[in-house]
Amino acid sequence: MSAAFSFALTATDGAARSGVISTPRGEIRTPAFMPVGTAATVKAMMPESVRATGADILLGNTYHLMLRPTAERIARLGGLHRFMNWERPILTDSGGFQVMSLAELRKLTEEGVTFRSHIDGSRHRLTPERSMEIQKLLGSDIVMCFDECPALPADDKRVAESMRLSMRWAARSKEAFGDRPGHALFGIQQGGVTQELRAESAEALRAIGFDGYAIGGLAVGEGQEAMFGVLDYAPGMLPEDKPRYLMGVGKPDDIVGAVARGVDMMDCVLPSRSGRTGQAFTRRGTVNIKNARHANDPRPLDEDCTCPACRNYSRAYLHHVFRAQEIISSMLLTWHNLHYFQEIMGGMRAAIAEGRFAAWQAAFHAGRAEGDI
Ligand SMILES: Nc1nc2cc3nc(NCCc4ccc(CCO)cc4)[nH]c3cc2c(=O)[nH]1
Repeated sequence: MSAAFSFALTATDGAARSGVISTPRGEIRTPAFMPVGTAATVKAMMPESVRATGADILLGNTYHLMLRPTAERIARLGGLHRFMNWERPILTDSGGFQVMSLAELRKLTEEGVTFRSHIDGSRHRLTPERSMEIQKLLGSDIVMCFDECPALPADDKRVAESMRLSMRWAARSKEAFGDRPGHALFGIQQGGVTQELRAESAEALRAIGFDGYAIGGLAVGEGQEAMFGVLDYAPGMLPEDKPRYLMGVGKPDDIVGAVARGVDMMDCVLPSRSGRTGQAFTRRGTVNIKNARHANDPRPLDEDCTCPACRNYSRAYLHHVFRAQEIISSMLLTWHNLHYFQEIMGGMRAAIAEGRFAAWQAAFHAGRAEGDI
């Protein structure tokens, strides 16, 4: 365990990188995928099961936890790690994105955002300063700047104004964060899909100085082609010796394409949320377990998978418990999906370290069906 926060790049292969982030609560192997634990739980998973899938870090959300049970209550109970029984690193998102996507009656000003809770309609306010205070109360190891992520479609003027507001909020976040050894503050690049705005944002963040740099404003409906178009240049705009975190991504092929373009960290609700809707990700494509064709199938989801769902259960069983809405259905499909996402990350880390990423990427795409299998 290191007393401080640091990042060591251990190998590169083309634009792809592998490394290790050291924190007082443990190491994070990069490229890393972070399961999402929005309300102090990775839904349908015990923390020890999340660890068993290979996760080194998970994500929490300021927005959800400030509303319920409140950051103050979690702090009184010893902080988020103790509260949810996860003693490894936690990264918390800062709330801005979730306010814009979940809250009602939002009002955005230079100061911050006021909104009504989507849970009980109560009034709340988030500012860079309050977001930093909440993330400190939670005790998160990696704190995200409070930013604004413009909804698409947005014209260049709107994207530019929003990005510049986020850069002013990044400075206020850094000021409010203060000096906290062992804890990291990540800046978030904005600028939509416009290269000049992305460059302006990267320069603004560099001038302020952060422990890591996120690429925000993507995975908001722009589509994979436009996202990869931004990732062809955006990671390279950020400091080479700091972690680069792509927020909210994604499907397996999004993740592989992002790592190929220099991204070190990602998070997405997809593996857990789709697990609960019966969608399983496998090497050969996606399986929609509720489809009748699986009702009599004695085979596992994926013959090559070593997760508990694939070792001990048939598609027929998974089909049955999903149709019967049995709780174990969410448990097994979520576990499988998180295990598979971590298998992808482990495969890429090894391939980059051994200089064979291109071959690994080609093998990943070969034999994957487009639609459901
Ligand atoms: N602070 C901050 N946080 C973000 C979170 C994000 N999350 C996304 N995308 C998630 C998209 C997403 C939503 C739901 C599902 C489940 C299947 O439908 C999958 C992906 N983009 C994001 C951008 C930002 C951002 O700029 N700033």
